[in-house]
Amino acid sequence: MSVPKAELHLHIEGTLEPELAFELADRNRVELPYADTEELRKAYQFEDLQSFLNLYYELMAVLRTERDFEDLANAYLARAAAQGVRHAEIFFDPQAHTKRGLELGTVVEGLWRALGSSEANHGVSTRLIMCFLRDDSAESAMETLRAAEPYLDRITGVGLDSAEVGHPPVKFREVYEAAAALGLRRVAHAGEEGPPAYITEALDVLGVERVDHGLRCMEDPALVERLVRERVPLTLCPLSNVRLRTVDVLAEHPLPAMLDAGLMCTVNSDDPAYFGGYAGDNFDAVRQTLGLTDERLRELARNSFLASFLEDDEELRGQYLAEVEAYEFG
Ligand code: HPA
Ligand SMILES: [Zn+2]
Repeated sequence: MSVPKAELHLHIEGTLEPELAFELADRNRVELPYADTEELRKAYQFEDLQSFLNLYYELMAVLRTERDFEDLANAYLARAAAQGVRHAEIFFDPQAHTKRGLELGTVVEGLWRALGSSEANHGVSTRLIMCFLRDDSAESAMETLRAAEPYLDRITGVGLDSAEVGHPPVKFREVYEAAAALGLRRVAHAGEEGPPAYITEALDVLGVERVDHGLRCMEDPALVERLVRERVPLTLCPLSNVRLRTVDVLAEHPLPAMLDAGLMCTVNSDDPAYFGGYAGDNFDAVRQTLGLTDERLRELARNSFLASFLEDDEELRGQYLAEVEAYEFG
């Protein structure tokens, strides 16, 4: 669906389509343990978050040069634009690359070659959010933040991703304090596989302004009430939840109940190359399977811009919001 929307939960490494993975493997002479794209696609049967993460990190081996990151980001921006994405706040995982021996500058400069010209080339404004791997140490996260200081003109905020359970937000208290002191915006994955208490901790200890996923808040009515009262945006990813089995089937996704409860929900794609769809595909899926009305879909689109980090360009935000109100659902 091409309703104008902002994508707020998108891991750029999760946009690596099998065709591009093989192209980059050839270009960089990296051996992939799959014969072809068809065999690779067959590996996209996930049991849970960890089984996905194993493949996600494995395929990153093909990303080696600035040009690779530029090509990856341009491929995503073209696909996103075709599905109505007007603004994208893009996650990347610096540690997943630096631990393979890449320089942080290779990743940031490469992504920036695409992002810096994205408004002109794709009609999509962008922000970059650097995520810490929560299953790595807090020390490694702090070193990553320090290494990113030369690039802070290109990085809007910090996030927290990778294996959630057993790695509560509090582990990263000092890193988030340091990020705030540098003027960075703060978000974190919480309540995807982890308990509702991680959502509360992300708000109270890390000071996050948005919660990525936040799905499991529905198990705690007092938390739902708080999220509604404080208008905390949640970046939901419905197709991701089905593929990673945090919900059994899309028809049982709590999105309608969450909207009815008054939560500020947004719909996003997470890792679209792996989970079967980009932002517009996620909108299509919730419309068809959950029967959301056009006004509910408009609310989701509106929320995406309201929850975006466009404070430095309120004029652009206003323009996007006007596009949402003018959109005619077919
Ligand atoms: O859905 C996700 N959850 C946590 N970490 C991730 N890293 C990429 N995608 C994800
Ligand atoms: Zn995610």
